[in-house]
Amino acid sequence: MSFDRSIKIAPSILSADFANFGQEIRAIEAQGADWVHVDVMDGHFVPNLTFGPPAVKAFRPHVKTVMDVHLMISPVDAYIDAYADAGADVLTAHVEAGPHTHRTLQAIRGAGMKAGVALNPGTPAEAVEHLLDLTDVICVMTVNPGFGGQKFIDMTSKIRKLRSMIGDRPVHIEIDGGVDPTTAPLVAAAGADVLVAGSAVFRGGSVGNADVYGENIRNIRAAANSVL
Ligand SMILES: O=C(CO)[C@H](O)[C@H](O)COP(=O)(O)O
Repeated sequence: MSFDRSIKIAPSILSADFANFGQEIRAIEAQGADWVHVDVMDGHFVPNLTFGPPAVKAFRPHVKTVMDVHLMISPVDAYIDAYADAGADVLTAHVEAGPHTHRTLQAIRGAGMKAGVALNPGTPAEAVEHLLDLTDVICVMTVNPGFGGQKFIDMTSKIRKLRSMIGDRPVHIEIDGGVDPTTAPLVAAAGADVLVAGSAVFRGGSVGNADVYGENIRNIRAAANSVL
């Protein structure tokens, strides 16, 4: 996984057909997805439950790009090896998930994955300032985590602050929640390069009508690139 700052679209399979993950993943990649975003929720850190390591392992053979696993769980550390074994390329933990994020990020890299740290909307940029040299991806939540289809919360000043704190380090800024062709330009102009989108990619399409996914992905990417 090489580093570049071009806009990358990461469809969240939280909005896919849960009876057809393999086909859905192959369809979004064929339609231009750059990364595949997998939302892991535990019913404790967030009020919703989704997948665990066996499901993520089952997704792996279908993902040819980057499998980007976002842990909305607490605690995290006991599960890091299981997600490495499941084949995650990027493993992201929330800075709010426990007192030892520094140790968590070291363990994620130690297990051979890229390390991500996510911030809830209420968490300031400064919460990750001491973690920048251990981090490959900073995920800025633009909704309160737990559900797809929520309204975008403007975090552009936090994104700008993070981009300036990052300087020339090879760290991606990922945006998660409410990304669509209207909000994508705001976050891209502020310095984000990875755009997670669930509803705005899967809306109106299906595995039998996957051209719609392609059109949705192209529209988000073009909107983001229009301000760069
Ligand atoms: O992490 C998430 C929710 O916690 C989802 O990835 C996110 O909400 C994307 O969904 P949408 O694009 O529909 O907002």
